[in-house]
Amino acid sequence: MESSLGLGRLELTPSSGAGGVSLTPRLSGGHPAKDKCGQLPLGPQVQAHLNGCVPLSHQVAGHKYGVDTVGILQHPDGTVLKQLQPPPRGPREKQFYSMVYAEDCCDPCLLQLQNHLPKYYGTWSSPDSPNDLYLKLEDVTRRFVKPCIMDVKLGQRSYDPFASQEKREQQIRKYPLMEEIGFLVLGMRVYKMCSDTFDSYDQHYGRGLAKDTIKDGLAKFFHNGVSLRKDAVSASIRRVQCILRWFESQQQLAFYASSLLFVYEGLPSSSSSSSLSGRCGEGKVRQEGARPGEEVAEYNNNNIQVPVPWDYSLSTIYTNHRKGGHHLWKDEDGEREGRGRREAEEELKGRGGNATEGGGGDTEVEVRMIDFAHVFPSESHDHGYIYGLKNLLTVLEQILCDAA
Ligand SMILES: Nc1ncnc2c1ncn2[C@@H]1O[C@H](COP(=O)(O)OP(=O)(O)OP(=O)(O)O)[C@@H](O)[C@H]1O
Ligand SMILES: O=P(O)(O)O[C@@H]1[C@H](O)[C@H](O)[C@@H](OP(=O)(O)O)[C@H](OP(=O)(O)O)[C@H]1O
Repeated sequence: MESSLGLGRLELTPSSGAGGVSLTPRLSGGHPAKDKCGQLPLGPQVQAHLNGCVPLSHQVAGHKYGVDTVGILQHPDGTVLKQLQPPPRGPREKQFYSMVYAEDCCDPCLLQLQNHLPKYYGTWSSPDSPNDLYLKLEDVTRRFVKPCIMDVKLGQRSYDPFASQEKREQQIRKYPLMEEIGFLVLGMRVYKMCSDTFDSYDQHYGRGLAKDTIKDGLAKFFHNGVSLRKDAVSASIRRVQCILRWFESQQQLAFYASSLLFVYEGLPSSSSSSSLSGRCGEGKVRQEGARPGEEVAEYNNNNIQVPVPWDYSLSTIYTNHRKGGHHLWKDEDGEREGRGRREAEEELKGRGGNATEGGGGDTEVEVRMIDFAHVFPSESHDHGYIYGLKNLLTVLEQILCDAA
């Protein structure tokens, strides 16, 4: 059985409670906002109301808690809680995760897909508000000390086939180049070595990128103020190639307005353990009894000490858990954590793309698919998404080439 997060072993560092609540989205539009350590201070009233959950401090795009009607929280155990959007989006996304992570899933295509998604821990709701459902997801940034994060929307169309004319026009207006470029940077935060701060870029930054500026625009994500992180570019390319292979192998799902979440470690590997303590109260903690690849629990950028997720009963963390079915469009609550991750990691190792290895191995990078409010059954390749992936790969390769 796969592991789960141990709820009872949470520790918050003292600094996480300081200051007032700021739920204002970061500004940018070409001028990156400075974000010291990427923390979002939280007042005691909000903390109590949310049952210990806090707005996701390192969210770079999407609906924001306290700003939009739905948003994303971080549970004290370190997982990400994505509030279900109003129907049909929220239920559709829930059905998608339930299908991919169904306990009895034996579809090789879906089992493979698990490797490219955050782990799914079922749904969650606060005791104060039991009908307000959240998807409980692995925080993809969790094992990083200074996570540099970028959200890229993929595909040539960011509206689904059932979208109204108004919705289509709204989406096209937002980024008319989607069809041609096949992807859109929705937001990013980049660690700057010298100042120990993050530069944040919001959706306006990405929308300002055209064919002739997309390469430099994307390259900013990999620049730490001193040099281009070529290692992170290369590792990202390998990850995206794996995802492309999956898309080329399947003809049963079509993704609209879905994203890739890129994460790499902002701290250079040579400075890892020695320079961690004392920096913003963060430090790596090696847990005893952890298995290779899972033992990198640490103080993450949210200043939450996340325990190693092994040998904890699934039943203690699954809320609203029922055994899942196979079909996305069947209305049932099938939630479980998926299998196949370990197999995938082995596979990635074979391809030289193991992002769970520490120093000496490949650069630590994650590229995961997120945001599945518009996933539909299909009978052909997802040409729009594949087009976007290929163009994204071309641009990433050009970035490397220019730096050579
Ligand atoms: N599993 C995860 N791990 C870490 N961060 C995440 C995870 N899921 C989402 N996020 C953060 O939240 C942001 C928004 O996520 P997501 O796209 O799922 O939300 P959304 O509100 O549906 O977005 P949109 O408004 O574009 O439809 C991401 O850009 C990322 O910063
Ligand atoms: O980037 P912005 O300006 O915030 O625009 C939003 C973004 O395009 C989302 O992807 C979209 O949700 P969907 O992908 O689920 O359609 C949302 O639609 P909405 O306004 O209908 O929520 C837009 O407002």
